[in-house]
Amino acid sequence: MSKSHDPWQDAMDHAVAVARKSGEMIREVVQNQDQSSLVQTKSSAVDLVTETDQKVERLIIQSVKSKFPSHRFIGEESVSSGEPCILTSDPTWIIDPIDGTTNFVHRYPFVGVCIGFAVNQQVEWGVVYSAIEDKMFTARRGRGAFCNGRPLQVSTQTDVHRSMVATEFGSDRDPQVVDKIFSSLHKVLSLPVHGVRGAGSAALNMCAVARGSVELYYETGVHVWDIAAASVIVTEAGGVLRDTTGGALDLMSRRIVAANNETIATRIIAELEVYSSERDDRAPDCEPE
Ligand SMILES: O=P([O-])([O-])O[C@@H]1[C@H](O)[C@H](O)[C@@H](O)[C@H](O)[C@H]1O
Ligand SMILES: [Mg+2]
Repeated sequence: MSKSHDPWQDAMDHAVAVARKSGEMIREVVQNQDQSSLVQTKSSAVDLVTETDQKVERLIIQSVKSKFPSHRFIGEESVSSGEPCILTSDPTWIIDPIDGTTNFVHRYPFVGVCIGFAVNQQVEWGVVYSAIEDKMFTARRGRGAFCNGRPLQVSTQTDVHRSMVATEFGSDRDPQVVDKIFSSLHKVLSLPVHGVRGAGSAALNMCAVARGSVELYYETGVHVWDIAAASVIVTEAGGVLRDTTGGALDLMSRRIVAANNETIATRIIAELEVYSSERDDRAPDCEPE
């Protein structure tokens, strides 16, 4: 199929270009400005947003609207300001302008610009640009996953005792939630596993699974924009996606396990506390149109 007859490829090429431009904006701010005084909060005192998150999302959405006027959007900052968070069967761009906003605010060097693209509720391609590291992760369904053009492959490890696991503490400080986070962590650490890490970005943890640096990443409390783009990067690198219940991943459920293979996924899932956050498509500011 020639490129001109492949509109999803045109869209993906556009996403790579606009993610790179967004990354330049982010790097400029990290190098030259102090974000710590410009931070606002969202769902909790530690759920942060900055002017740069909003600017980058506007840049992405405006550039896409001018090229693909019929496409829909789910964007982290647009949903925050009341836009719906519904995944229809229409071509939909799912955008997290800065995944790892807390890292960004603290100049901790892992922030990802995430752009996923779903049609018929299936993610067709994903782009995650690790802006400070200058690493462009890309994948298209059925066509492999890449970092800066080099193919990605998950780890072949099947022994959980030789595995590295990634997770995050998230931004929910409800004591019951914090207890569950620590209970899962305690059980996973005590298996034992080689180590537990967290990049501070759901998407970059998933890219770490895709490139074979960690065997598994799990978290409850993520949003669709944190995981949509990276989901296809994981599966195209040979990995598997699950809900923390062990069932199929539901992009709106706010629970994810991304693993190198079924063996590791099943073994770690057995240790996880299952609890729920309010679904992305049910939140009060996410009512259907
Ligand atoms: O707010 P944000 O920086 O875009 O995204 C957050 C990051 O991915 C963080 O690592 C994860 O723990 C949270 O669940 C996400 O919401
Ligand atoms: Mg995010």
